[in-house]
Amino acid sequence: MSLTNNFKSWIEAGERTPLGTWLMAAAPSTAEALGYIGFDFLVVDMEHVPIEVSDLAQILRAVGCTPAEPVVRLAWNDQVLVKRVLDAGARTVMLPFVQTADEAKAAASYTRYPPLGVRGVAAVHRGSKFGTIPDYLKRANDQICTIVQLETPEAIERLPEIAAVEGIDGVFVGPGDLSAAMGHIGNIAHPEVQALIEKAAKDARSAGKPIGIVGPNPEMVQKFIGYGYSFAAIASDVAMMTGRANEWLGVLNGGAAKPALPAAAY
Ligand SMILES: O=C(O)C(=O)C[C@H](O)[C@@H](O)CO
Repeated sequence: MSLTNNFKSWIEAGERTPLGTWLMAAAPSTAEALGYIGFDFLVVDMEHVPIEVSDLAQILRAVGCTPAEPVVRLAWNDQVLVKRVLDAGARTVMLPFVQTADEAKAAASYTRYPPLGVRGVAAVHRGSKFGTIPDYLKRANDQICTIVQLETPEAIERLPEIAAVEGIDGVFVGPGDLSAAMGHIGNIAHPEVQALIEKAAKDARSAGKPIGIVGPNPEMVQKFIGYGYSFAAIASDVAMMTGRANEWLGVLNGGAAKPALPAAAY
């Protein structure tokens, strides 16, 4: 059995812009359904969604039936959480709110076995396909994709040294938290926020490190790709579902213009 990590090769190759969406429904079935739609990746959110590692395993099983690659966004940059998520079978992890190069070094260390890191060792778990992947313990370090989120102006300013950390395979801008930290909560379209988002893409390109982001609608995601983002997510399962329901109810109610959901709802 191969131990492959499509996501790491996609974002390193830079041949196209992998597209994904966020999973907020905490439901294996909707994750599986979106996995068949054509997204390259699906972000399983463990920060803002009330799911535990046991729920994650079920969602990973569901997405594993589809062509999409799961990216697991943890609740925190935490050694224990990383260990448990990797043993549950995640191969691409995203650590939120990384502020410094030292925190990035810690993140890289949590995702690697010794001697490169401190990931706790067990041979038989879902990550190793229950011990059936030959030499998993020797190969896992090269296959795990570690992405850190930059979510404040200070983190964006430190992007070059964070991106330079060995073992960090990509960076990811969190526009929601970034805009809040800048005093523009809920308004990622604010010119000051957009300027920093654009700067981050340029700095990551200069650093030679893939950079990702998420946007609430196609127009904003296309703008981000135009800034130079290497991969991008659009909205979320729940936002797309409620947005379409809102639109169709408006049509059925005689075309009465229902107030559009807030642009930042994603
Ligand atoms: O700060 C952000 O924005 C993110 O980290 C992404 C959001 O938490 C998520 O809700 C996107 O759907």
